[in-house]
Amino acid sequence: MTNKGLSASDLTISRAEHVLLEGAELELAPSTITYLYGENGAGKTSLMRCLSGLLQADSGKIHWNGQLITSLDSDYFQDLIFLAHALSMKAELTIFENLSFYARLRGVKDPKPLIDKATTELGIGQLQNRRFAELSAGQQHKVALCRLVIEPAKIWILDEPFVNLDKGTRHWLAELIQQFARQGGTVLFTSHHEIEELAIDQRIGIEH
Ligand SMILES: Nc1ncnc2c1ncn2[C@@H]1O[C@H](COP(=O)(O)OP(=O)(O)OP(=O)(O)O)[C@@H](O)[C@H]1O
Repeated sequence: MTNKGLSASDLTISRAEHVLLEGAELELAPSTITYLYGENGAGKTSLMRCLSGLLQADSGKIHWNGQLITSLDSDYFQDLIFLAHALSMKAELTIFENLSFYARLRGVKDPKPLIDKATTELGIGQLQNRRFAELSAGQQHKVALCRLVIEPAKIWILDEPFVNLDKGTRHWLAELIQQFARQGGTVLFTSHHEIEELAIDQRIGIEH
């Protein structure tokens, strides 16, 4: 069956009685990269959390591949990687243990070759046995990015994935995103500035 992508209709989201989005319509097709922009506090993260099924919208419907995400339960989470600001890693576990955990959740039986590949490409291969808490902020961010290489998925929702990356890593991530989209993946990402390395198919702005 052809993947129909992610869509939202008549979506209204408010936080603390402040309406962030009202009756929004959204179409994120497979093989496309969508750039979500807006000022601080506009509601980008809130929208991403709703689209990831982590935050309840006030009203509206969100469909993944033609089905309501609320009816898909864990099937949707098997297709989705949501990379949030909070990197969702266990501070006391090593890089290898954290990434193995995520890989195994997705049914990757032998994650070591993929973990080796991703960490080597990002220059943190020699730190695999270092506890996450002992890494610099940039190294921690790179560990989270490794998930994109290690876990099979069909949709990536990425909250400021390019923030504070050095030039080499920015190129690496832009190429990875383009490759994922070329292979049929759906991508939504936020950033406070345009990423010149990335060919963007759709731009969505949220206003205050
Ligand atoms: N857990 C929460 N409870 C109540 N209000 C919240 C919560 N999280 C965010 N908000 C409010 O919702 C609004 C939108 O926040 P959100 O994080 O979605 O914006 P954003 O566009 O991602 O901002 P930034 O660019 O600064 O990350 C803000 O006014 C914020 O104060």
